[in-house]
Amino acid sequence: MSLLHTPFRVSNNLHFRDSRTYYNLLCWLTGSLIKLVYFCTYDDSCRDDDELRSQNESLGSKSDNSRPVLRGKLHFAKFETSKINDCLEFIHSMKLHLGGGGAYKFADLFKEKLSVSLDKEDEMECLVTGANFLLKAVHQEAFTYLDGQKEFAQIDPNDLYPYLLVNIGSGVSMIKVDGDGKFERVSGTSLGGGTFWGLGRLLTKCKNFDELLELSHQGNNRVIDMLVGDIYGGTDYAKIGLSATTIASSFGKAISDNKELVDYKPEDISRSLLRMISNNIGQISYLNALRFGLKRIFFAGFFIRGHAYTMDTISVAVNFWSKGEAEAMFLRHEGFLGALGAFMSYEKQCLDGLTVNKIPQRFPISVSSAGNKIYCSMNGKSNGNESIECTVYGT
Ligand SMILES: Nc1ncnc2c1ncn2[C@@H]1O[C@H](COP(=O)(O)OP(=O)(O)O)[C@@H](O)[C@H]1O
Ligand SMILES: CC(C)(COP(=O)(O)O)[C@@H](O)C(=O)NCCC(=O)O
Repeated sequence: MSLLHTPFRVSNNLHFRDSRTYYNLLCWLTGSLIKLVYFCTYDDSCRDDDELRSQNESLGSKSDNSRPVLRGKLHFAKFETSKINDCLEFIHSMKLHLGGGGAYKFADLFKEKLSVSLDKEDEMECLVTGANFLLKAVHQEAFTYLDGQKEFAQIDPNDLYPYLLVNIGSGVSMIKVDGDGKFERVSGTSLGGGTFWGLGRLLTKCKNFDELLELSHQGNNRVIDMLVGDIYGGTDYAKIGLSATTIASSFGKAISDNKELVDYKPEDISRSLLRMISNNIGQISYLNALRFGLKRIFFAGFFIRGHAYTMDTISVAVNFWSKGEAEAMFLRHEGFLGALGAFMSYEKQCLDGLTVNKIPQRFPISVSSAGNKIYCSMNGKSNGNESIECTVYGT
Protein backbone atom coordinates (compact mmCIF):
# COMPACT_ATOMS: atom_id res chain seq x y z
CA MET A 1 0.00 0.00 0.00
CA SER A 2 1.65 3.10 -1.09
CA LEU A 3 1.38 6.36 0.71
CA LEU A 4 3.36 7.78 -2.10
CA HIS A 5 1.12 7.38 -5.05
CA THR A 6 -0.59 10.61 -4.24
CA PRO A 7 -1.12 13.75 -6.30
CA PHE A 8 1.46 15.38 -4.10
CA ARG A 9 4.32 13.28 -5.23
CA VAL A 10 6.63 15.01 -7.64
CA SER A 11 9.41 12.51 -7.53
CA ASN A 12 9.86 9.39 -5.51
CA ASN A 13 13.55 9.81 -5.07
CA LEU A 14 14.49 11.68 -2.00
CA HIS A 15 17.73 12.10 -0.23
CA PHE A 16 18.90 13.66 2.90
CA ARG A 17 20.78 16.88 2.68
CA ASP A 18 23.73 16.82 4.90
CA SER A 19 24.87 20.11 6.22
CA ARG A 20 27.41 19.05 8.76
CA THR A 21 29.32 15.96 7.86
CA TYR A 22 29.67 13.37 5.18
CA TYR A 23 30.36 10.49 7.49
CA ASN A 24 26.85 9.11 7.24
CA LEU A 25 24.90 9.61 4.06
CA LEU A 26 21.50 8.25 3.47
CA CYS A 27 19.32 8.14 0.39
CA TRP A 28 15.96 6.68 -0.14
CA LEU A 29 13.44 6.04 -2.81
CA THR A 30 9.82 5.49 -2.10
CA GLY A 31 6.97 3.75 -3.91
CA SER A 32 5.73 0.43 -2.58
CA LEU A 33 9.04 0.11 -0.85
CA ILE A 34 11.39 2.52 0.84
CA LYS A 35 14.99 1.98 -0.11
CA LEU A 36 17.94 3.15 1.90
CA VAL A 37 21.45 3.52 0.65
CA TYR A 38 23.87 4.77 3.22
CA PHE A 39 27.56 5.19 3.46
CA CYS A 40 29.24 4.32 6.71
CA THR A 41 32.81 5.11 7.41
CA TYR A 42 34.83 3.30 9.90
CA ASP A 43 34.27 5.63 12.72
CA ASP A 44 30.54 5.15 12.53
CA SER A 45 28.66 2.87 14.86
CA CYS A 46 27.36 0.83 11.91
CA ARG A 47 30.79 -0.38 10.96
CA ASP A 48 31.66 -3.98 11.48
CA ASP A 49 34.48 -4.71 9.12
CA ASP A 50 37.88 -5.32 10.68
CA GLU A 51 39.69 -5.31 7.41
CA LEU A 52 38.45 -1.87 6.50
CA ARG A 53 39.21 -0.65 9.96
CA SER A 54 42.83 -1.57 9.63
CA GLN A 55 42.95 -0.02 6.17
CA ASN A 56 41.65 3.25 7.56
CA GLU A 57 44.03 3.13 10.45
CA SER A 58 46.96 2.51 8.20
CA LEU A 59 45.93 5.48 6.09
CA GLY A 60 45.31 7.75 9.04
CA SER A 61 43.11 10.64 8.05
CA LYS A 62 45.04 11.47 4.90
CA SER A 63 45.25 9.74 1.56
CA ASP A 64 48.48 9.29 -0.38
CA ASN A 65 48.12 12.65 -2.03
CA SER A 66 47.26 14.35 1.27
CA ARG A 67 43.57 14.65 0.60
CA PRO A 68 41.24 13.79 3.47
CA VAL A 69 40.13 10.21 3.08
CA LEU A 70 37.17 8.23 4.32
CA ARG A 71 36.88 4.56 3.74
CA GLY A 72 33.69 2.70 4.26
CA LYS A 73 30.82 0.82 2.75
CA LEU A 74 27.66 1.61 0.88
CA HIS A 75 24.89 -0.35 2.57
CA PHE A 76 21.48 -1.24 1.17
CA ALA A 77 18.21 -1.79 3.02
CA LYS A 78 14.51 -1.76 2.16
CA PHE A 79 11.25 -1.39 4.05
CA GLU A 80 7.63 -1.68 2.98
CA THR A 81 6.18 1.81 2.80
CA SER A 82 3.48 0.86 5.28
CA LYS A 83 6.28 0.14 7.74
CA ILE A 84 7.66 3.65 7.62
CA ASN A 85 7.97 3.62 11.41
CA ASP A 86 10.32 0.62 11.30
CA CYS A 87 12.35 2.52 8.75
CA LEU A 88 12.51 5.62 10.95
CA GLU A 89 13.50 3.50 13.90
CA PHE A 90 16.24 1.88 11.87
CA ILE A 91 17.58 5.25 10.75
CA HIS A 92 17.46 6.45 14.31
CA SER A 93 19.11 3.39 15.79
CA MET A 94 21.89 3.54 13.21
CA LYS A 95 22.27 7.25 13.87
CA LEU A 96 22.02 7.83 10.13
CA HIS A 97 19.98 10.97 10.63
CA LEU A 98 22.83 12.71 12.39
CA GLY A 99 24.34 13.60 9.06
CA GLY A 100 21.06 14.52 7.40
CA GLY A 101 18.66 17.24 6.77
CA GLY A 102 15.70 17.90 3.38
CA ALA A 103 11.38 16.86 2.89
CA TYR A 104 8.11 16.13 1.15
CA LYS A 105 5.26 13.69 1.73
CA PHE A 106 7.06 12.37 4.77
CA ALA A 107 8.54 15.72 5.56
CA ASP A 108 6.69 16.23 8.80
CA LEU A 109 7.38 12.70 9.99
CA PHE A 110 11.09 12.96 9.30
CA LYS A 111 11.22 16.40 10.85
CA GLU A 112 9.38 15.26 13.94
CA LYS A 113 11.17 11.96 14.51
CA LEU A 114 14.64 12.62 13.20
CA SER A 115 14.92 16.39 12.88
CA VAL A 116 15.92 16.18 9.23
CA SER A 117 14.38 17.52 6.07
CA LEU A 118 14.29 15.83 2.64
CA ASP A 119 15.24 16.86 -0.87
CA LYS A 120 13.55 15.71 -4.08
CA GLU A 121 15.34 14.19 -7.03
CA ASP A 122 14.23 13.28 -10.54
CA GLU A 123 13.34 9.58 -10.61
CA MET A 124 14.38 8.71 -14.17
CA GLU A 125 17.66 10.54 -13.83
CA CYS A 126 18.42 8.73 -10.59
CA LEU A 127 17.52 5.33 -12.08
CA VAL A 128 19.92 5.89 -14.97
CA THR A 129 22.70 7.23 -12.76
CA GLY A 130 22.31 4.24 -10.45
CA ALA A 131 22.27 1.75 -13.35
CA ASN A 132 25.32 3.27 -15.03
CA PHE A 133 27.22 3.25 -11.78
CA LEU A 134 26.43 -0.38 -11.00
CA LEU A 135 27.08 -1.59 -14.53
CA LYS A 136 30.42 0.16 -14.80
CA ALA A 137 31.79 -0.11 -11.30
CA VAL A 138 30.50 -3.23 -9.66
CA HIS A 139 32.00 -6.55 -10.53
CA GLN A 140 29.42 -9.20 -11.39
CA GLU A 141 26.48 -6.86 -11.20
CA ALA A 142 24.66 -8.01 -14.34
CA PHE A 143 23.70 -11.56 -15.15
CA THR A 144 21.58 -13.58 -17.51
CA TYR A 145 19.13 -16.17 -16.28
CA LEU A 146 17.76 -18.86 -18.53
CA ASP A 147 16.65 -22.43 -17.84
CA GLY A 148 17.76 -22.13 -14.25
CA GLN A 149 21.28 -21.08 -15.25
CA LYS A 150 22.64 -17.84 -13.88
CA GLU A 151 25.61 -16.44 -15.74
CA PHE A 152 27.41 -13.24 -14.86
CA ALA A 153 27.95 -10.96 -17.82
CA GLN A 154 31.26 -9.28 -18.54
CA ILE A 155 30.38 -5.66 -19.10
CA ASP A 156 32.99 -3.55 -20.80
CA PRO A 157 32.43 -0.04 -19.37
CA ASN A 158 33.66 1.37 -22.66
CA ASP A 159 31.10 -0.58 -24.60
CA LEU A 160 28.02 -0.25 -22.45
CA TYR A 161 25.82 2.11 -24.46
CA PRO A 162 23.23 2.14 -25.79
CA TYR A 163 21.05 -0.14 -23.73
CA LEU A 164 17.45 -0.42 -22.64
CA LEU A 165 16.77 -0.13 -18.92
CA VAL A 166 13.47 -1.63 -17.85
CA ASN A 167 12.57 -0.70 -14.30
CA ILE A 168 9.77 -2.85 -12.95
CA GLY A 169 8.49 -1.12 -9.84
CA SER A 170 4.81 -0.51 -9.18
CA GLY A 171 4.57 0.37 -12.88
CA VAL A 172 7.18 -0.12 -15.58
CA SER A 173 9.47 2.42 -17.21
CA MET A 174 11.55 1.67 -20.28
CA ILE A 175 14.50 3.95 -20.74
CA LYS A 176 16.94 4.09 -23.61
CA VAL A 177 20.30 4.94 -22.12
CA ASP A 178 22.96 6.46 -24.35
CA GLY A 179 25.50 7.64 -21.78
CA ASP A 180 25.98 9.31 -18.43
CA GLY A 181 22.98 11.60 -18.07
CA LYS A 182 21.97 10.82 -21.66
CA PHE A 183 18.70 8.97 -21.76
CA GLU A 184 15.11 8.99 -22.98
CA ARG A 185 12.13 7.28 -21.41
CA VAL A 186 10.81 5.61 -24.54
CA SER A 187 7.96 3.56 -23.16
CA GLY A 188 6.28 2.11 -20.13
CA THR A 189 3.36 0.03 -19.00
CA SER A 190 1.02 0.23 -16.08
CA LEU A 191 1.01 -3.56 -15.86
CA GLY A 192 3.87 -3.93 -13.43
CA GLY A 193 4.79 -5.07 -9.96
CA GLY A 194 1.87 -3.22 -8.40
CA THR A 195 -0.49 -5.10 -10.75
CA PHE A 196 0.95 -8.46 -9.76
CA TRP A 197 0.82 -7.69 -6.07
CA GLY A 198 -2.53 -5.87 -6.23
CA LEU A 199 -4.39 -8.51 -8.25
CA GLY A 200 -2.61 -11.29 -6.38
CA ARG A 201 -3.68 -9.91 -3.04
CA LEU A 202 -7.30 -9.67 -4.16
CA LEU A 203 -7.40 -13.07 -5.82
CA THR A 204 -5.45 -15.14 -3.30
CA LYS A 205 -5.90 -13.30 0.01
CA CYS A 206 -2.14 -13.41 0.51
CA LYS A 207 -1.08 -11.05 3.22
CA ASN A 208 2.31 -10.11 1.87
CA PHE A 209 4.29 -10.06 -1.34
CA ASP A 210 6.73 -12.78 -0.33
CA GLU A 211 3.89 -15.14 0.43
CA LEU A 212 2.41 -14.54 -3.03
CA LEU A 213 5.77 -15.08 -4.68
CA GLU A 214 6.35 -18.23 -2.65
CA LEU A 215 2.97 -19.60 -3.73
CA SER A 216 3.90 -19.24 -7.37
CA HIS A 217 6.63 -21.88 -6.87
CA GLN A 218 4.09 -24.58 -6.29
CA GLY A 219 1.51 -23.49 -8.82
CA ASN A 220 0.61 -24.70 -12.28
CA ASN A 221 -0.46 -21.95 -14.66
CA ARG A 222 -1.97 -24.41 -17.12
CA VAL A 223 -4.92 -24.85 -14.82
CA ILE A 224 -6.04 -21.30 -15.56
CA ASP A 225 -4.22 -20.18 -18.69
CA MET A 226 -5.63 -21.22 -22.04
CA LEU A 227 -2.86 -22.84 -24.05
CA VAL A 228 -2.53 -23.09 -27.81
CA GLY A 229 -3.04 -26.84 -27.39
CA ASP A 230 -6.34 -26.24 -25.58
CA ILE A 231 -7.61 -24.49 -28.68
CA TYR A 232 -6.19 -26.82 -31.33
CA GLY A 233 -6.98 -30.23 -29.89
CA GLY A 234 -3.65 -30.67 -28.10
CA THR A 235 -1.49 -29.91 -31.11
CA ASP A 236 0.93 -27.15 -32.05
CA TYR A 237 -0.08 -24.46 -34.50
CA ALA A 238 3.20 -25.03 -36.28
CA LYS A 239 2.35 -22.95 -39.33
CA ILE A 240 2.53 -19.76 -37.29
CA GLY A 241 5.24 -20.99 -34.94
CA LEU A 242 3.17 -21.66 -31.86
CA SER A 243 3.73 -24.78 -29.80
CA ALA A 244 0.87 -26.49 -27.99
CA THR A 245 2.29 -25.30 -24.65
CA THR A 246 2.39 -21.62 -25.55
CA ILE A 247 -0.08 -19.55 -23.58
CA ALA A 248 -2.79 -18.45 -25.98
CA SER A 249 -4.75 -16.50 -23.39
CA SER A 250 -3.67 -15.73 -19.83
CA PHE A 251 -6.46 -16.69 -17.43
CA GLY A 252 -8.44 -17.75 -20.51
CA LYS A 253 -9.58 -21.05 -19.06
CA ALA A 254 -11.45 -19.28 -16.31
CA ILE A 255 -14.17 -18.28 -18.77
CA SER A 256 -15.10 -21.81 -19.71
CA ASP A 257 -14.39 -23.87 -16.62
CA ASN A 258 -17.62 -23.02 -14.89
CA LYS A 259 -15.62 -22.51 -11.73
CA GLU A 260 -15.63 -19.78 -9.12
CA LEU A 261 -12.57 -18.15 -7.61
CA VAL A 262 -12.65 -20.50 -4.62
CA ASP A 263 -12.36 -23.46 -6.98
CA TYR A 264 -8.88 -22.36 -8.07
CA LYS A 265 -5.82 -22.92 -5.97
CA PRO A 266 -4.11 -19.70 -4.88
CA GLU A 267 -0.77 -21.13 -6.05
CA ASP A 268 -2.09 -21.62 -9.59
CA ILE A 269 -3.49 -18.10 -9.64
CA SER A 270 -0.19 -16.70 -8.42
CA ARG A 271 1.73 -18.59 -11.05
CA SER A 272 -0.54 -17.46 -13.90
CA LEU A 273 -0.41 -13.90 -12.72
CA LEU A 274 3.35 -13.87 -12.41
CA ARG A 275 3.71 -15.40 -15.83
CA MET A 276 1.25 -12.97 -17.42
CA ILE A 277 2.95 -9.87 -16.03
CA SER A 278 6.50 -11.08 -16.67
CA ASN A 279 5.73 -12.25 -20.17
CA ASN A 280 4.03 -9.01 -21.09
CA ILE A 281 6.91 -6.91 -19.80
CA GLY A 282 9.43 -9.10 -21.61
CA GLN A 283 7.53 -8.70 -24.86
CA ILE A 284 7.05 -4.93 -24.65
CA SER A 285 10.69 -4.52 -23.67
CA TYR A 286 11.86 -6.49 -26.64
CA LEU A 287 9.64 -4.47 -29.00
CA ASN A 288 11.18 -1.29 -27.67
CA ALA A 289 14.68 -2.68 -27.99
CA LEU A 290 13.83 -3.55 -31.58
CA ARG A 291 12.45 -0.07 -32.16
CA PHE A 292 15.80 1.46 -31.31
CA GLY A 293 18.10 -1.34 -32.39
CA LEU A 294 19.21 -2.13 -28.83
CA LYS A 295 20.77 -5.49 -28.18
CA ARG A 296 20.99 -5.38 -24.42
CA ILE A 297 18.06 -5.06 -22.07
CA PHE A 298 18.69 -4.69 -18.35
CA PHE A 299 15.76 -5.45 -16.08
CA ALA A 300 15.61 -3.93 -12.61
CA GLY A 301 13.09 -2.99 -9.91
CA PHE A 302 11.89 -4.89 -6.88
CA PHE A 303 9.21 -6.79 -8.77
CA ILE A 304 11.98 -9.16 -9.81
CA ARG A 305 13.32 -9.94 -6.34
CA GLY A 306 15.87 -12.30 -7.87
CA HIS A 307 12.99 -14.73 -8.36
CA ALA A 308 13.89 -17.59 -10.68
CA TYR A 309 10.52 -18.01 -12.35
CA THR A 310 10.12 -14.28 -12.94
CA MET A 311 13.56 -13.97 -14.51
CA ASP A 312 13.12 -17.11 -16.53
CA THR A 313 9.79 -15.92 -17.92
CA ILE A 314 11.18 -12.53 -18.88
CA SER A 315 14.23 -14.13 -20.49
CA VAL A 316 12.11 -16.60 -22.43
CA ALA A 317 9.85 -13.79 -23.66
CA VAL A 318 12.81 -11.72 -24.86
CA ASN A 319 14.40 -14.76 -26.42
CA PHE A 320 11.19 -15.90 -28.08
CA TRP A 321 10.22 -12.56 -29.58
CA SER A 322 13.73 -11.66 -30.67
CA LYS A 323 14.36 -15.15 -32.07
CA GLY A 324 17.47 -15.25 -29.92
CA GLU A 325 18.81 -11.88 -31.10
CA ALA A 326 18.32 -9.94 -27.86
CA GLU A 327 19.24 -10.87 -24.32
CA ALA A 328 17.59 -10.11 -21.00
CA MET A 329 19.95 -9.22 -18.18
CA PHE A 330 19.25 -8.68 -14.52
CA LEU A 331 20.98 -6.65 -11.84
CA ARG A 332 22.00 -7.80 -8.41
CA HIS A 333 21.00 -4.50 -6.86
CA GLU A 334 17.79 -4.53 -8.87
CA GLY A 335 15.65 -2.36 -6.58
CA PHE A 336 18.24 0.16 -5.46
CA LEU A 337 18.99 1.97 -8.71
CA GLY A 338 16.99 5.10 -7.92
CA ALA A 339 18.23 5.30 -4.36
CA LEU A 340 21.81 4.83 -5.46
CA GLY A 341 21.40 7.47 -8.17
CA ALA A 342 19.94 9.88 -5.61
CA PHE A 343 22.88 9.17 -3.37
CA MET A 344 25.27 10.05 -6.14
CA SER A 345 23.41 13.18 -7.04
CA TYR A 346 23.74 14.12 -3.39
CA GLU A 347 27.47 13.65 -3.72
CA LYS A 348 27.43 16.03 -6.63
CA GLN A 349 25.21 18.71 -5.11
CA CYS A 350 26.10 18.69 -1.47
CA LEU A 351 29.57 17.32 -1.13
CA ASP A 352 31.36 19.71 -3.35
CA GLY A 353 34.84 18.64 -4.19
CA LEU A 354 34.49 15.12 -2.88
CA THR A 355 35.31 12.07 -4.84
CA VAL A 356 34.45 8.48 -4.13
CA ASN A 357 37.27 6.20 -5.08
CA LYS A 358 37.83 2.53 -5.17
CA ILE A 359 40.07 0.59 -2.93
CA PRO A 360 42.75 0.47 -5.60
CA GLN A 361 44.33 -2.90 -5.02
CA ARG A 362 41.00 -4.61 -5.43
CA PHE A 363 39.07 -3.02 -8.21
CA PRO A 364 40.37 -2.04 -11.55
CA ILE A 365 37.33 -0.28 -12.97
CA SER A 366 36.76 3.43 -12.66
CA VAL A 367 33.51 5.22 -13.31
CA SER A 368 32.80 8.80 -14.02
CA SER A 369 29.37 9.78 -12.85
CA ALA A 370 27.90 13.24 -12.55
CA GLY A 371 31.33 14.69 -12.81
CA ASN A 372 32.68 12.67 -9.93
CA LYS A 373 35.02 9.75 -10.12
CA ILE A 374 33.56 6.78 -8.41
CA TYR A 375 35.22 3.48 -7.75
CA CYS A 376 33.96 0.68 -5.66
CA SER A 377 33.97 -2.99 -4.82
CA MET A 378 31.56 -5.62 -3.62
CA ASN A 379 32.09 -7.44 -0.37
CA GLY A 380 31.52 -10.82 -1.87
CA LYS A 381 28.02 -11.88 -0.91
CA SER A 382 25.68 -12.38 -3.80
CA ASN A 383 22.33 -11.05 -2.75
CA GLY A 384 21.06 -7.54 -3.32
CA ASN A 385 21.54 -6.47 0.27
CA GLU A 386 25.27 -6.67 0.34
CA SER A 387 27.41 -3.66 0.90
CA ILE A 388 29.84 -2.05 -1.50
CA GLU A 389 33.19 -0.86 -0.24
CA CYS A 390 34.01 2.70 -1.16
CA THR A 391 36.54 5.34 -0.40
CA VAL A 392 35.75 9.03 -0.32
CA TYR A 393 38.52 11.49 -1.03
CA GLY A 394 38.28 15.18 -0.38
CA THR A 395 39.97 17.48 -2.81
N1 LIG B 1 8.10 -6.79 0.37
C1 LIG B 1 7.44 -6.27 -0.65
N2 LIG B 1 6.30 -5.59 -0.46
C2 LIG B 1 5.62 -5.04 -1.48
N3 LIG B 1 6.00 -5.17 -2.75
C3 LIG B 1 7.11 -5.83 -3.03
C4 LIG B 1 7.91 -6.41 -2.00
N4 LIG B 1 8.97 -6.98 -2.57
C5 LIG B 1 8.88 -6.79 -3.89
N5 LIG B 1 7.74 -6.12 -4.19
C6 LIG B 1 7.36 -5.77 -5.57
O1 LIG B 1 8.09 -4.63 -5.90
C7 LIG B 1 7.21 -3.66 -6.47
C8 LIG B 1 7.76 -2.29 -6.17
O2 LIG B 1 9.03 -2.19 -6.77
P1 LIG B 1 10.00 -0.99 -6.52
O3 LIG B 1 11.20 -1.20 -7.35
O4 LIG B 1 10.22 -0.87 -5.05
O5 LIG B 1 9.21 0.24 -7.11
P2 LIG B 1 8.40 1.44 -6.43
O6 LIG B 1 9.34 2.56 -6.50
O7 LIG B 1 7.20 1.63 -7.30
O8 LIG B 1 8.07 1.02 -5.04
C9 LIG B 1 5.86 -3.95 -5.88
O9 LIG B 1 4.82 -3.48 -6.69
C10 LIG B 1 5.89 -5.46 -5.79
O10 LIG B 1 5.53 -6.04 -7.02
C1 LIG C 1 4.99 6.49 -12.94
C2 LIG C 1 6.21 5.61 -12.72
C3 LIG C 1 7.40 6.21 -13.40
C4 LIG C 1 6.49 5.57 -11.19
O1 LIG C 1 7.58 4.68 -10.90
P1 LIG C 1 7.41 3.43 -9.87
O2 LIG C 1 7.02 3.97 -8.54
O3 LIG C 1 6.34 2.53 -10.40
O4 LIG C 1 8.74 2.74 -9.83
C5 LIG C 1 5.95 4.16 -13.21
O5 LIG C 1 4.96 3.59 -12.45
C6 LIG C 1 5.58 4.05 -14.68
O6 LIG C 1 6.38 4.28 -15.53
N1 LIG C 1 4.33 3.60 -14.96
C7 LIG C 1 3.87 3.29 -16.29
C8 LIG C 1 3.16 4.47 -16.90
C9 LIG C 1 2.98 4.22 -18.39
O7 LIG C 1 3.92 4.41 -19.17
O8 LIG C 1 1.90 3.77 -18.78
